[in-house]
Amino acid sequence: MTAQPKTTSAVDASVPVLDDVDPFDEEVLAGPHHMHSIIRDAGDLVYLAQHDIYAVARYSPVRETLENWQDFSSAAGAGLANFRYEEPWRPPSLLLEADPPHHDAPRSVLQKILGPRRIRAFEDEWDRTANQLVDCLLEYGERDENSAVVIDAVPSIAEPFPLSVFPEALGLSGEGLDNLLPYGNFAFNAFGPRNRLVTEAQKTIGPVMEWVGEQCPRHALTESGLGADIWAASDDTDITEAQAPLIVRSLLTAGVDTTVYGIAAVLYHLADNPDQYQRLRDEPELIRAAIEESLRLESPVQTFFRTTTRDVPISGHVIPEGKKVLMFLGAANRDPRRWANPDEFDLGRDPSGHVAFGSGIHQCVGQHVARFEAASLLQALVPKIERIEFSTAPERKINNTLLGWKTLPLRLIPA
Ligand code: HEM
Ligand SMILES: O=C(O)c1ccc(-c2ccccn2)cc1
Repeated sequence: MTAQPKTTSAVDASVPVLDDVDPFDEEVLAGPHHMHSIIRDAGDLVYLAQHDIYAVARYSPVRETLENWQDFSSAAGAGLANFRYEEPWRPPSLLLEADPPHHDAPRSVLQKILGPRRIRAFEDEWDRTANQLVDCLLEYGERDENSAVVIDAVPSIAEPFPLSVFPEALGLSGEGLDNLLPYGNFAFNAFGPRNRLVTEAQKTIGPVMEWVGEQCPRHALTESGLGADIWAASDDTDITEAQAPLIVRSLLTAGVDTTVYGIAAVLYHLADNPDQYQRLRDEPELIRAAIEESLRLESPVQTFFRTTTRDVPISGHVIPEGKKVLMFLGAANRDPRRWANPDEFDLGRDPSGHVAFGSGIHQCVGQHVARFEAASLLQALVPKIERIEFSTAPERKINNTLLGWKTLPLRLIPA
């Protein structure tokens, strides 16, 4: 591993320098919105001196960076660590941390396997599971003096639902599934600097990483799951046998924690906007819009990086070659230059164009899984629950990349 060379090219003097903004400060991670407006107001492109990185937070430069894979590469890692100088903590993802042409085959294989048609085959089963979960809460959940069901929606809904549908769809045996959340949590922390969030988790992640590695071989997967489809693609030589387990690993990494955060985000915004929840009760066809609007407003995946492959001209500035560029998806999704009343949860708006799933060749290949899971849950919950309220204040979960809830104490008033 060669030491990272000192920056040879000086920062382009025209780029606004922000010395005191640290996106990975734990207080900022818990509430990033004020920092977002500082960076957006500073310009299309800024330089964050604390980490020697460039950053984009306005909607159009974020989209531009996401969609320009030639100048903004993923192959040096989607995190702060530059794989050209630093050993990745695990073999790089064949999708997330690859550029074309290496990215092409794994991407087209997963795109087919996770396409809406294939995922729609799980719909009835996911609807049944969602209804069972809601009925169980209504039947056995603790009631308050007004006979509302009082729950913490994170351990009661947002975590158990994805964990009960996705590993089975993937074809996991069922043993040790509780490794999936700490694994995802670590992987998303690892995109940030080596701060406390990473060093703390590193102490216990060994056995979890081992368990994940044991789920990827063909013999560990059921014959009818998505994992088997990935292995079948290696029979058809679309991908090699060596690539198949790494592509299964991608789904274990990105396929659970993200949806837990996504579902918690939807429930949070519905509790925070009782009038909008009532509208959803009257117009259930707005369920998919509610999911998209929650993704726009929350952006469970807040940030990740690219690395410049040359001196890149952008918005009248130049980013030197070999520099890390941080993309603030959450800030772009609340940019007043793109969205009217950006901080409002509004079922009446058209949320399409949000970048919660990214954009371009790396746009989330699991977005249909995420959407179907959330839709199954809401379609089960909305008809049976008259109102959702906060019972006490929710508590943020802290992660270098993900924004979400550690607790979501809710009162569910049955219909
Ligand atoms: C609410 C849930 C989710 C959110 C917000 C989300 C967000 C994202 C984003 C922003 C990217 C782009 C990363 C980049 O451009 O570097 C991405 C890529 C990816 N996501 Fe998701 N994701 C979610 C759920 C899922 C699920 C359920 C799966 C798997 C079943 C998944 C698998 C992937 C994979 C494999 C990639 C890499 C795609 C590529 O590089 O071509 N994600 N996701
Ligand atoms: O292929 C993998 O292992 C993998 C794929 C995607 C992600 C990811 C990163 C940032 C934002 C959303 N998803 C992480 C890992």
